[in-house]
Amino acid sequence: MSNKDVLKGESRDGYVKIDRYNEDKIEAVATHYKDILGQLGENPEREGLLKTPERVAKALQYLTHGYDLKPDEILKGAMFEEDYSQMVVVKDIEVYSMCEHHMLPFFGKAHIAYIPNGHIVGLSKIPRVVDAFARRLQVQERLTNEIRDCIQNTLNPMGVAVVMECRHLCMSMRGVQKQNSVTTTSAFTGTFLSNDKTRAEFLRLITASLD
Ligand SMILES: Nc1nc2c(ncn2[C@@H]2O[C@H](COP(=O)(O)OP(=O)(O)OP(=O)(O)O)[C@@H](O)[C@H]2O)c(=O)[nH]1
Ligand SMILES: [Zn+2]
Repeated sequence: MSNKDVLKGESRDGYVKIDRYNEDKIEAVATHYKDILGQLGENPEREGLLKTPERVAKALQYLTHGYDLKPDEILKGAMFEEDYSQMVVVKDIEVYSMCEHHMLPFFGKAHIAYIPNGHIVGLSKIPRVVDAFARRLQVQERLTNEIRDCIQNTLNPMGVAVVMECRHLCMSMRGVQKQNSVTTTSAFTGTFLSNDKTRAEFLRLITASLD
């Protein structure tokens, strides 16, 4: 591993610290962006744009750093045997991702539940798994399914539920230009699929307010 390849500097649990960048990739991407600025009719040599190709390259590397993460390892790093068999819900998890069609952001919230089957997982690991899949080029449907499958296959709970509500900038700042539309996707396994009451309880809990 090269010293420059800091993005791939993994710790034991599959995390990657994005405090430095893969300089070779930054340089390659920045070169293309300098050309793109010219193609767009801009002058890449003017003062305000001089560092823009490098900034964009760094931003893109950050926005796609999920490719360097191992979501299953993140979960495995904090699984604990526990005799708790009721639903665990983590709701209102902020999500920022990029649509693979236009490379524009989509963002919103994820609500996730699982029913333990002998093991619980450290709560923070659930948003970490969301980020590991969200920080890639995505469609909301696949993102929803990937989160579900990762939790199901790693933790082996009685069931997993994922609901995502997102706004897509490709639908608001361009294209069809619908400013207020929100897309909801869902994915379930196990008890959430087979038991209507369990699914209804999850849906009630994610719409309930703390106040
Ligand atoms: N299903 C799904 N579609 C998405 C997502 N993000 C963006 N899209 C859609 O991807 C589609 C791409 O359609 P195209 O017709 O190839 O692209 P386009 O000409 O830019 O389409 P418009 O956005 O309608 O202008 C659009 O309908 C987008 O709304 C997503 O997460 N899931
Ligand atoms: Zn899009």
